[in-house]
Amino acid sequence: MQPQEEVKAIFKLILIGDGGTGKTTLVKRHLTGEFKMQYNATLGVEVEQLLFNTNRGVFRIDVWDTAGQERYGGLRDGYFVQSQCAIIMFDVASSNTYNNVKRWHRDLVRVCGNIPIVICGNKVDIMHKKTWKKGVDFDRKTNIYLIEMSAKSNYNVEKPFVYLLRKLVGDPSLQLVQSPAIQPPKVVFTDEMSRQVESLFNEAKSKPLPTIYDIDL
Ligand SMILES: Nc1nc2c(ncn2[C@@H]2O[C@H](COP(=O)(O)OP(=O)(O)OP(=O)(O)O)[C@@H](O)[C@H]2O)c(=O)[nH]1
Repeated sequence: MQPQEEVKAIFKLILIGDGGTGKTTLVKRHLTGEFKMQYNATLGVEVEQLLFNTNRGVFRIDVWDTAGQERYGGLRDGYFVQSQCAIIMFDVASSNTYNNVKRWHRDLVRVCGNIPIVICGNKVDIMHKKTWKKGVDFDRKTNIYLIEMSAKSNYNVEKPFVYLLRKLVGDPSLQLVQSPAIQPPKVVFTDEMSRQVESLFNEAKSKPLPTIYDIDL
């Protein structure tokens, strides 16, 4: 996957969520090869260009990642404008970061309307049942896709991008034909951990939704 002319389409992805949830770690998992990271000082964001080689051709996703903007509310609308898809990230070990998901979602939708969105519960290498359950409820109530991941151990790091590409290209059977170059994991995520995460996720999904939602969109 070398020359840029092979790229069939370029999409803008906005990556949002509370500080410290692992947004930059996710982007940096991808070794972007010849593509240089850009820094947009005006908006205070880093834009990383990621390439995905799929059965529908090569697509580039320009990921707009906040550059150290810790506090919610610091983002300008300019950051959101013309985003075609989004990832909202929270930390499964931190309820606060989950509680702010709906605010990030609200701000995103206000500017971008109905674009494909994935919510990523990151750091599943650290288990946290309560936050997990809330995330699954959000997923079932809104139909916004929830992905459990661990950016640090490379668990499910491609999944959000593949999901979004399927939506953007309009092909549910789109898949990667070549794995992007990914950094080696920083923590080891064993098969046993993966089974535990999936069982936790399925357990939460199979439970009935609460009558009164604490999620107000
Ligand atoms: N255990 C664990 N730690 C992670 C994971 N992903 C990121 N981290 C750690 O979480 C911390 C914050 O990660 P960042 O990627 O800087 O978070 P961010 O969302 O970009 O933060 P801001 O730039 O402040 O918005 C770092 O110490 C990471 O090493 C993960 O999957 N598991």
